Amino acid sequence: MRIDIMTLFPEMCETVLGESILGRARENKLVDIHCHDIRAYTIDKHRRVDDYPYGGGMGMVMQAQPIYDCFEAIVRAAGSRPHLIYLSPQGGVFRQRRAVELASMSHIALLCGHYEGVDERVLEELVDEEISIGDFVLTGGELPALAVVDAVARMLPGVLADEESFTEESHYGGLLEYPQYTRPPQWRGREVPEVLLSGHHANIATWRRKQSLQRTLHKRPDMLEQFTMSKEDAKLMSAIREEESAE
Ligand SMILES: C[S@@+](CC[C@H](N)C(=O)[O-])C[C@H]1O[C@@H](n2cnc3c(N)ncnc32)[C@H](O)[C@@H]1O
Repeated sequence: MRIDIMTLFPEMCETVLGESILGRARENKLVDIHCHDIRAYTIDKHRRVDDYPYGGGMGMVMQAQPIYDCFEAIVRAAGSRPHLIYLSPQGGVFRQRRAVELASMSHIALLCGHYEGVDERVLEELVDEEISIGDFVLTGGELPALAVVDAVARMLPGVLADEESFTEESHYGGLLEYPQYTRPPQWRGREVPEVLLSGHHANIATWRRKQSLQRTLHKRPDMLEQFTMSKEDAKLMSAIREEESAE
């Protein structure tokens, strides 16, 4: 999969994307990520990429021309037109489901805004989708773009050591993940649940499923409204409710 990021701060993106799991995935050519400096495409003799908003008001607006030319250069270099996402607090809120869908595309590009945002005309001309990472406003689209790239890239084959590491995780299957523990078995008087030390795989799986249901019930009851329970899940859920009402 190829991912292009259009930004005024390519080094900020490169720094993050060179580290840890994504850094290794890039080295191993499991994902092909390119960070582009929008400023390199301006035709302004002072290398400006922003200007005052028409109609007045605070702040500056990113101009259409450098963004358009940067995108055209990406299309030429890749030989294909990517699905273009503008990171914006006005977009639909990003969810795991969308990360999985985007990971099935062969080429996406991300446009990071800054200042007061981007000239609307270039958005109308180019953008296929707007994505927000939550109902709050950041200074730029770089952190949201990095969050999207991370969530998408870790879904690609080979990026994580084991596919189970994401299919069991929070949100992937509609529930939150069960609690995790590592050595030592006792820490500050707190013990690892006995079942996890038993080596009994079926009991461990049932305990984990029950914990997932219980955590989701308490931390994100809204998620259960969308979740279709199997017969086994329904049994575990009634056991949870009985235990809790007896407490
Ligand atoms: C200060 S914001 C501009 C906000 C814009 N004036 C508005 O009110 O909708 C600058 C840039 O940060 C990015 N950004 C800020 N908050 C974001 C969020 N919650 N999700 C995604 N991108 C965001 C966008 O790329 C945006 O163009």
